[in-house]
Amino acid sequence: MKQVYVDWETITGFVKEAFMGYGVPEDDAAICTDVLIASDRKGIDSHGVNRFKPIYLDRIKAGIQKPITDFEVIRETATTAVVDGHDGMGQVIGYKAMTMAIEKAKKYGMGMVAVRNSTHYGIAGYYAEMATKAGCIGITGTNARPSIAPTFGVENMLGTNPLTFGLPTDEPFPFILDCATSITQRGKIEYFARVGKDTPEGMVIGRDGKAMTNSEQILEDLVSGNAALAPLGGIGETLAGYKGYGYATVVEVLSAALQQGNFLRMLTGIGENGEKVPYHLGHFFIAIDTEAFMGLESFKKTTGDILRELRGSIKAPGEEAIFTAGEKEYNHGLFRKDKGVPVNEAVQKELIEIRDVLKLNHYKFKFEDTSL
Ligand SMILES: NC(=O)c1ccc[n+]([C@@H]2O[C@H](COP(=O)([O-])OP(=O)(O)OC[C@H]3O[C@@H](n4cnc5c(N)ncnc54)[C@H](O)[C@@H]3O)[C@@H](O)[C@H]2O)c1
Ligand SMILES: O=C(O)C[C@H](O)C(=O)O
Repeated sequence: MKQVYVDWETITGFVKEAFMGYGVPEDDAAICTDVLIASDRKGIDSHGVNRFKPIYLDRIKAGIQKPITDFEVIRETATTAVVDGHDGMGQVIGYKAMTMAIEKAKKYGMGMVAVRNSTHYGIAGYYAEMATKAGCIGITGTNARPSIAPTFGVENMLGTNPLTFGLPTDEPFPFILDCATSITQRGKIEYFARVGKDTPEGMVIGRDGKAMTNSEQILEDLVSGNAALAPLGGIGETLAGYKGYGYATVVEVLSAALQQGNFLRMLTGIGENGEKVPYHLGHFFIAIDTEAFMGLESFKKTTGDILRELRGSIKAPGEEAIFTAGEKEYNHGLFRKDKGVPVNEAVQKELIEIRDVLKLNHYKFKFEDTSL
């Protein structure tokens, strides 16, 4: 595969201008771009430029997501709020909702915001990290298109539902545990399909109860309901798949019940006559101010001590390092800082297509002469 690195300035400018070309106002386009590109910076290739066209631009074009975000607070107390995103840009809704939760936490110790009628908000870790930057603990989750089967089931019912935590530390990077409650998530399978790879066995189950590995087929069958993702812990009870199933259910409930929105198979994005319809996703955002407990500095120190002790513990034979959550993403950031974002051939074609449609001719991608 001819993968080429595109420098950060070029990709950031291009993505922002393309969002604007699709009708997203400049300030909001900057937020959407920051969330998308943060994913690439952190090495989360499944949720960065690989998804720019299919998950955001194509949905705006299909009319199931609005480029202009109407962020309406429909209920509010000192520490809580319910927000209606009116099918606007999920990243803008997420950014504003976590900002609200942090403001409440700074005043009253804790803040929680539940969101309705939203769209895909990208990497959950972005919002958890916003809280850590403000000296808060950040927690967030979202529901998503039906993907995970319950333990002993084969029907895709639950979203890949990340349950994400950010904790401030005294290290150069926060602790960010940011992952789906399934073993893998749809973005990773889309990525496997784009680069021509199979999905490893054990991650996806068919209606016949057998493992599925053909990435293209899995993506099709997830839409028709003939494939389902395994929860964290895997299929059945042997490796405790019911724990991932339970956590995915917690996220589904917190994402829907507090704001009285859609859940489970109401989130297919497909209407009664097979037409594309808005997903009406739900999210939740929690910020907890460490200053309301024993203070930020002591919190950071204890967290750092715990992480250092874990990393310093005895390694398994043949292993070189023990990691803590957020560390690999930080390392990716350092590694990619001067290189830029890796763009595979499928994405190269998409970027050129978007550029030509929007007439953003001042962007000359360096891969154009070599890869296409
Ligand atoms: N918006 C949505 O609907 C949605 C749904 C699902 C997932 N996502 C996003 O997809 C992204 C990727 O999710 P994923 O499930 O593929 O994540 P993943 O399986 O790659 O796990 C990532 C997490 O595990 C940590 N980690 C990795 N290796 C580690 C090690 N050896 N030791 C300790 N910690 C380690 C990372 O620091 C990170 O916190 C996330 O950003 C998530 O928010 C979004
Ligand atoms: O793709 C989705 O609908 C949710 C999430 O981003 C995923 O990759 O599973």
